[in-house]
Amino acid sequence: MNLPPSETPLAAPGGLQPACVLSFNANDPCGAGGLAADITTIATIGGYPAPVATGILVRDSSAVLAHHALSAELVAEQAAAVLEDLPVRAIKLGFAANTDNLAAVAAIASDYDSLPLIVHMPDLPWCTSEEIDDYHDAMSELVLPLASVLVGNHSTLWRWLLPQHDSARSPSARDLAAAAQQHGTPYVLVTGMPQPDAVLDNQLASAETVIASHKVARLPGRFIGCGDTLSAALCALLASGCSLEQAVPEALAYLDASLGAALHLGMGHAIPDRMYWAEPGDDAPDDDTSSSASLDLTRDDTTH
Ligand SMILES: Cc1ncc(CO)c(N)n1
Repeated sequence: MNLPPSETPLAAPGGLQPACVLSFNANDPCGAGGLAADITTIATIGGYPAPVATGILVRDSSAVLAHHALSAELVAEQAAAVLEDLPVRAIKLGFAANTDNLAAVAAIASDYDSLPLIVHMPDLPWCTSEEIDDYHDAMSELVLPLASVLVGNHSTLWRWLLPQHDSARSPSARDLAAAAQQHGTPYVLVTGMPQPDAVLDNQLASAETVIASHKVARLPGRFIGCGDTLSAALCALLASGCSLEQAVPEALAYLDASLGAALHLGMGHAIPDRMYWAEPGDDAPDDDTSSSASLDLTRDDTTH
């Protein structure tokens, strides 16, 4: 589908109702990532969160201690109930526990293929390497053919999409986008591109080109919940009518602001403060490498 560019990026469509965003994710009881990240991010940006639970994490601010999947039927039933009722404008996939749940998400996304599907590839430190291999395969085969944009950090995407890549030369964002494109995903937002010193480079790329490069100063400390926050922000902004080129710098600015105000609540890593968010546009980074054309987020199953 093609999202129209908006003059007022964060305005609700028609100015009347918040844009509904359905997110598939696990619950994280420490509130750093998972559904809590999605709900707070989407709501703070002005959207309406429709959280669909895929599983339960047992975690604190230091580590994930256990995870439990909900049944694929339960995942599908929750999503169907929401989609048949609320005017959902975009779908986010955070984490879906296992192949059966990813298949359920893919079936729903395929039924609603007019909606943009924003897919986050999380690090999965709580999974065994066998579980990670299965997750990678299911993401490639079932989810990427339907996704509009894939979001993930450079090393995670490299390990998944280009495991055979020359380890002496790290892949470019275009290399990663080309690998995603082979499975059907047109755009990739790669965070933490290798950079000297304290700079982080986040690149929006297609197989053909780097559409935008957004460099930010790396904030000191270790954070959890960054990927969920960024991908939920991106999804909410797209749901509100932003073009992808508008939404990416806004979502990155939102993450940056949340990390700048990060909370040290537990004994482990810092947690983004997603309620802390200045008026839109105030601190959006320069996006002088962005192209002005509107990108087509069509998810077209016919390419497969
Ligand atoms: C600005 C920024 N974004 C993300 C991270 C997470 O690594 C960081 N340290 N700083």
